Parts: sequence; C-alpha cells; structure tokens
Amino acid sequence: MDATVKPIKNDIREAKPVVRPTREEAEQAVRTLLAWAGEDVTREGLLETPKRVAKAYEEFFEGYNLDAKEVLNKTFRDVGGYDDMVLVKDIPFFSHCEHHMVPFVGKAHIAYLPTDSVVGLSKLGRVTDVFAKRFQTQENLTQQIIDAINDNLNPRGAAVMLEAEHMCMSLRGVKKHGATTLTQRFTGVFAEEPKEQDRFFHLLALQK
Ligand SMILES: Nc1nc2c(ncn2[C@@H]2O[C@H](COP(=O)(O)OP(=O)(O)OP(=O)(O)O)[C@@H](O)[C@H]2O)c(=O)[nH]1
Ligand SMILES: [Zn+2]
Repeated sequence: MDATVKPIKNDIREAKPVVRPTREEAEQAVRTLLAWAGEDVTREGLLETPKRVAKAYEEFFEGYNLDAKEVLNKTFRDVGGYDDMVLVKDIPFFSHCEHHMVPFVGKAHIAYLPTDSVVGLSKLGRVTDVFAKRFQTQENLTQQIIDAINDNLNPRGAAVMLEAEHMCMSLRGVKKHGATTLTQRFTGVFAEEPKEQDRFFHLLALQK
C-alpha cells in the first residue's frame, strides 16, 4: 500500500482508503484559507501559521491513527467477582463537527455491565478520544464508542451518553450560545431492562 493511503481505523467507512495529501499541500491549503479570509499571508505573524495549523491538526485528529481494539485489549479478571455496573461519568472531550469543521465540547458518561473481566478505567477516556479526535457528528461519535465497547469487552450491557455544546450553533449560524445536545445509546441489558437504565440515570444524577 502507498504510504499516503491510509484506511480509517474502527470506522464502517474503513473499506474506502483515504489518500492523504502531503504536509506541504496541507500547509498550502491553510495559506489559501487565510488569503481567502482577507489576510496578507506574507506578513511576519502569519509566516509560521500554516506549519502550526498542520501540527495542531495532527493533534486534533490523531484519532485517525488510533485503534480502539488496541486501547481496549487489556482486561483484568482479578476484581473479586465484581460484575455490577462500572460507570465513568463526566469524561471531558472535544471533537470537531464534520459539517463546519469547528469544535463541539462536552462530557461523556460511559457505563457497562462486565461479564467476567473489566477494563482499565482510563481506557474509557482513551476510547472516547479515539473517535472524538476525528470529524464527527455527535450521534456517530456516541454509536462508535458503544460499538467499540461491545466489540471488545463483550459486556452484558453498555450505556453511553454525551452532552456537548456545538460551536457551529454558538458562534455562527443560529447563534444559540449555551444550548446543549444530549445523545444516548443503550445496548444489552441497558436496552432491555428499564430498571437498569434507571440505575444509570440515578448514578449520573448523584452529586459528588
Ligand atoms: N445531527 C447533528 N447535526 C449537527 C451536528 N453538528 C452540527 N450539526 C448540524 O448540521 C446542520 C447542517 O445544516 P446545513 O443547513 O447543511 O448547514 P448550514 O447552512 O451551515 O446550517 P446552519 O447551522 O443552520 O446555519 C446544522 O443544523 C448543524 O446544527 C451533529 O453532531 N449532529
Ligand atoms: Zn457544525
């Protein structure tokens, strides 16, 4: 495979290879946008900006190089037979809206009911970033997180809720600053038994 052709990991769209432009082409695209916005791209303050933006993009979108399977492949059995709900709430994340390429920022709440093993708690934050650090819709992000948990942990049930503010709704367009979007997905026992969903919501509502 050509070095510039990379499949997107953990994505149903991964069947289609992605041809990546060179870094120089990416930097040139930044210059084009600056000039289109009305800037003089030769002024001193902007000379290094294309390079900085490319570097920032490598960080914002590193999820395309990450693999959820690798994040979730290490599990532990030595938890005294614990098989009740594990919930990590208020996981901060930011992603970028695929429609406007501006951030949406919020918190993820992720729960699962283990079968016979658990995963390191930090990995739920890491798997959120595997998918958040891509161009996304909030719905797709929610679905990808829960799919990764189900595919890799085989839990009795999983629940994912995201709450986020979309800058494309706050800073431009409709300009509804402070509006929060909630998305949620339940699978397994959480989908089948309302009592389990209620427990999830109850634990989410508990004050620290
Ligand atoms: N469902 C969903 N919509 C999103 C998300 N992020 C942004 N959007 C919406 O995507 C829509 C794109 O609408 P368009 O009419 O194609 O684009 P637009 O003219 O820029 O729309 P406005 O934002 O209304 O100005 C907007 O309504 C956004 O609010 C997301 O994560 N999920
Ligand atoms: Zn948007």
